[in-house]
Amino acid sequence: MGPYSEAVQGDAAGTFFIKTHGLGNDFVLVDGRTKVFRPQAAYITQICDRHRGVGGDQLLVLEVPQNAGADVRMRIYNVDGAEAQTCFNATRCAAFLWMQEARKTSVILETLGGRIEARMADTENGTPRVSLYLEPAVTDWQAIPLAGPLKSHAGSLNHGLLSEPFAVNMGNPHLVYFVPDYDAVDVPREAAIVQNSTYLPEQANIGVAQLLSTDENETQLKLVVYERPGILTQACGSGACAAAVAAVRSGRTNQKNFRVFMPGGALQVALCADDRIILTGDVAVAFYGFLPDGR
Ligand SMILES: N[C@H](CCC[C@H](N)C(=O)O)C(=O)O
Repeated sequence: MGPYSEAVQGDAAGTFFIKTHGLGNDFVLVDGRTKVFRPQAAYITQICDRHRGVGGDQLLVLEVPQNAGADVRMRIYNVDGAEAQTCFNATRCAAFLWMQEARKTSVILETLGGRIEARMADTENGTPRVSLYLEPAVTDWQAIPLAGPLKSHAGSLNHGLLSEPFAVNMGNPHLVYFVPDYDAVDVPREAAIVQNSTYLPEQANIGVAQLLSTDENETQLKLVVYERPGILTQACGSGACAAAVAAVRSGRTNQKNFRVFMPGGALQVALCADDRIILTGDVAVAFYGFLPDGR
């Protein structure tokens, strides 16, 4: 698509992909708008495998939108082949590629988790940045979904240093655990146990967060997210929004502007007066190439 596929046309064969990332949360993107691309779960796992495939946290497939008013549809496949409702870093990356191709500065993307508006944001240090304009977070236990109210069963989601989570649905389910010392937590080990709790009928993305500072300018959080289906990622856009919402609703801050530091870099989250959320951060293209056909 856009400048990338034009650069490699010729006698190359196979399915063209673009490897793109938001702060190291990385994706293999295939354009399925003209030629339908519906890969089997095993093939998705192989594409995302960092040793046997391209490598990525998810596979993204662009499609023609199903509803009027959207510019493009994006399917998001987790590494086990299951379709995720949403992924904000993936949405920022796909939005960037679509806007480059269409020579526009805004786009409406359709995902399983709903419609999302994206716009080009001001550039910092020459790196392109994309903002998403998001619907308010949902926190009812039925919508997360949890198997029951959090208060009555919080103990079943406590493990080791992870206790008293805040549950947020951003289009996909998140649990956010605030801890006093993020470095003291063995995140993959402890998060895997809560992620597989029977109290989470659809599992959840597990965020471990630490409040770094809060003043009149912004609140700073440190965050790492152990995503479904059991991968620790460099960054997570929906997790950053969930952590900001959890920080306010749990009384840790009243500040609405956040900078969320994750292993791959920082995202900015702004909580608006009407509860809508603006998420902003870098996007990048790493490389592009062809998947062998015949799967
Ligand atoms: N990294 C993504 C979230 C992916 C969530 C996915 N793993 C799920 O099962 O919901 C983000 O930037 O929002």
